[in-house]
Amino acid sequence: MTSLMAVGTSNSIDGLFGLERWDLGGGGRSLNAAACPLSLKWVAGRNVDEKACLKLAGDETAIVPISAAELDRVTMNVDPLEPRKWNRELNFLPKPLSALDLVSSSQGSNVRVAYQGVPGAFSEDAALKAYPMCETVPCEQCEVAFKAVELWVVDKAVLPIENSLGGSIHRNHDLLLCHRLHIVGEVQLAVNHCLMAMPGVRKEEIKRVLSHPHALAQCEFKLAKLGVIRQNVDDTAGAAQFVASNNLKDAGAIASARAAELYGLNIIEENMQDFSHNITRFLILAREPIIPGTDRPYKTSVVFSLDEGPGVLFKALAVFSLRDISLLKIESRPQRKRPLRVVDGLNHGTAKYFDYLFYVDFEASMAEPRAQNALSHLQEFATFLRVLGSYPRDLSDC
Ligand SMILES: O=C(O)C(=O)C[C@]1(C(=O)O)C=C[C@@H](O)C=C1
Repeated sequence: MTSLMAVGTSNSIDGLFGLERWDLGGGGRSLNAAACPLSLKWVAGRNVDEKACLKLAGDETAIVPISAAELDRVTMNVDPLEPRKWNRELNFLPKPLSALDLVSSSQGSNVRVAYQGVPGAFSEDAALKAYPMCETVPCEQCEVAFKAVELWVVDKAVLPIENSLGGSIHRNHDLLLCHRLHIVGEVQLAVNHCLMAMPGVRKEEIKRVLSHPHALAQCEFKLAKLGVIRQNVDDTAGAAQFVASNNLKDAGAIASARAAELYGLNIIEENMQDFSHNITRFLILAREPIIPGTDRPYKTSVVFSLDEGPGVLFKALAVFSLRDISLLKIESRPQRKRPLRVVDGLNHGTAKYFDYLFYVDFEASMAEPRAQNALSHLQEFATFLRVLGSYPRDLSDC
């Protein structure tokens, strides 16, 4: 009989916290996740650290690297109800936390953060601003980043929500509602768009410019002046990567200076955006909400819909002003699944109105009674209300 133990990258046990059982399949018994030193990295079978290994105990003892395929074949022969016995028998004892662990953990040293794009994207910069020591995980689409958090492949996702030049990013507002993640923080990032091209290529030779549609829109004036064709791609760094990997001599990319360096492009012009002070605000999303405090300025984001009637939106917003709560942002989005509301008018027959969802950010923490009272009051008019998150405001310099 063979027993198995995982050793090595055991630093994200917190990532498994809350999961009762982790069944490794293969007909084996499930293992109590809270007691199991497997890292999420390991369990997901992605980017497996070379140090991670399986120790085969019993008749034979060998150290072998873990592969994703092996995860499927693993048979656990451990009594899930007796983690202490398991630790003792298999010679694994958890290492006590040191003060150093706490410092590095506050910088996100064992946090995996998903973002949309490839390395060098502004969203990756935002993730690194929030968690300077985190491991960033590129995702093809924003939707994938949401799912990666839901499926425990990563701990958090960072997604753009609005830009000072382009306004709200509607797609990500909609995604917030399609998924059940919580906003646990925000990051404001100064976005400096650079025009870049292959080494040796001159500005006059550039006939087309590739970038994320938001980035192209933020550089509208200068690109119009250049008279180039604009080509949309999934992200700014992806544009730089595409120009470099295809050795394009007639194309440029709009991306960050970091992307130019990563993909070996020359920066032709910096500050391509229409106004030099260009800020994008990103949300940090997680599976669990944070416990809001009152120790620093907090913001709460909610989304609601309202019944029809005279002045309902006015009444809904008054619940905040009545309690001296400042509104920071309001955004309305049509109800995508049920766009029109049919209302019986007394004198004019039936009318069909657009029906909206209202996304509101207000300046208070859910730990404050005035915020709780405002939302109970709002519930009197709302047909639907969801708190998306209550989190510290980003007041840092951009
Ligand atoms: O393409 C990128 O680099 C991104 O991170 C996306 C994105 C966005 O969607 O708004 C982020 C910041 C800038 O506003 C431009 C693009």
